[in-house]
Amino acid sequence: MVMGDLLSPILSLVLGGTVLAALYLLTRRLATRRAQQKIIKQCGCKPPAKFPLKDPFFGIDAIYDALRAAKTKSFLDHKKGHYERYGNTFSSKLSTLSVISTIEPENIKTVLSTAFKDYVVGAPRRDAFFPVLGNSVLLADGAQWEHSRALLRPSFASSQVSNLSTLDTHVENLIRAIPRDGSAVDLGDLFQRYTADVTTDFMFGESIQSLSHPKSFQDHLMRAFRDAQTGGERRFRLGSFAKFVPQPTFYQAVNRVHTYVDAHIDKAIKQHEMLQQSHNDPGQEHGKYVFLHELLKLTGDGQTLRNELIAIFFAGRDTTSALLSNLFFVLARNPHIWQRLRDEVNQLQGRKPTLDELKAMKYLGCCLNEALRLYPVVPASSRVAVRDTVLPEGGGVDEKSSVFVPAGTLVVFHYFALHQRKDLWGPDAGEFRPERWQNEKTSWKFLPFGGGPRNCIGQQFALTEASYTTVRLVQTFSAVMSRDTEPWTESLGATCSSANGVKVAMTPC
Ligand code: HEM
Repeated sequence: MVMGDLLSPILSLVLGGTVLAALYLLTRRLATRRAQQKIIKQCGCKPPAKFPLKDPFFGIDAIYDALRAAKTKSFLDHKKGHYERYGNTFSSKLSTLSVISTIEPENIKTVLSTAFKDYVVGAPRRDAFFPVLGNSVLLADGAQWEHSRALLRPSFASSQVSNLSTLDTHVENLIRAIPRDGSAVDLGDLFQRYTADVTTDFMFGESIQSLSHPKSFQDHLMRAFRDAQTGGERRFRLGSFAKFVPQPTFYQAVNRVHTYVDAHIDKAIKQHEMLQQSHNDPGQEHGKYVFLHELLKLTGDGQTLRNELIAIFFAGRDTTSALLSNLFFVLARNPHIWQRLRDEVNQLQGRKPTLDELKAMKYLGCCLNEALRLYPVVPASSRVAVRDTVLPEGGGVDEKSSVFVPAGTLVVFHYFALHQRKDLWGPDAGEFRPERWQNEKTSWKFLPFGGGPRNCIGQQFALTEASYTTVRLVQTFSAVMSRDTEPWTESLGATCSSANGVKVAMTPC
């Protein structure tokens, strides 16, 4: 038998197989298309505005523009400008992904809440942050996320989480670090150290004391956390191109963060075992609430503990310091607001507030809300559709029709632009005016802590920390004056605060 005789049946088989596979794929594609057309017809979907990409395949021009805007610290205005030009909902591309950007409250509510099951956090965020955050609550989806959230929930539900006496130790250190002779200080830097001290104390029962030892190992550690965070954010902006870009600083930072957290976990596991043997409650050693010890009651798995602890540090530390920084940035430039705040705080007659008293301070709440509105610490978020689905608004020329969202689409919402929509907040949407909150109710147009089942689990903790810190500073200093003439400029990592810090001088009472 010659070779040609053998090849022809094999060739026929291969050809036949290829034709069958192509036919199968084509039939499936047609069935999908038919099902999609049915949804589009049933829901009256119309396409949203299209972002005018020069590269319609990968949107490289838009990625380049976004990276350039981030470099010149104008990313948030750059994005806001897109909505002003193309409408509140528009489509574009991010490397291989189709993207829908929206700042329509009803659309965001649909993604985060009503149609929660149609979306996941998905590959873009996961791929960008996985090296540092692993399968933690911030990146997991589906059953794994439910498991993570259930693991963390009891610890955040505990009343101990808002323990003001633990906070007070660190507030005293913060107050001590502020000059009393009227010389300038960067509160932004101090707030970062302060929240690092609070968060590590809360998590490990041992603070890194960066307020008292600013130049020590802790500084390198904080830099490692920051590099890991900003590196992840950059990887997100690069999308699938990230794998082609060398990132030595990011990976070194990730290693340092892991080493630090692992050391604490090993120590806590040993302590936990010893305390269990002595039949003591490991979560309440010396009456102090320690988050890691609480978690250890539910899992002893080192990898899970590492992932969740880093997630909490990432989600909780920089965010609260950014909120305080943004608030004091505006307070230092608005003496009348500071004075109103003082009038409210003075009702305590110098006493340190209780949790209930903090919650009752209406004007303080207005100031915090307004800071979170104008400078949302988490300025954007996103989800990926896991099945064909629909957004209720944004389609057609009048943006009133539903929008069809094919499975795999990345839906992005920019809270910074949402919080400054003039049609939702009035013509003074760009101004800091706490009084607007006297008649305003929180709704889906105000999302500093996200919304739906995946909203911020640490919201109460963050608001207590920010409120208590503000009250204690107002009680200690009669005036705060800006020592910086520049306007607020974004510093954008995973969170957003003032790039020039918060340079102020404070007058003691
Ligand atoms: C001012 C301070 C804070 C702000 C503005 C903030 C904002 C947010 C936002 C917008 C989300 C939702 C992200 C998304 O939709 O994907 C979120 C989630 C989360 N936050 Fe916060 N956060 C703050 C403080 C904290 C604190 C103090 C902690 C913990 C100690 C924390 C832990 C978390 C966690 C674990 C998640 C993920 C929840 C999940 O996916 O189930 N946050 N936060």
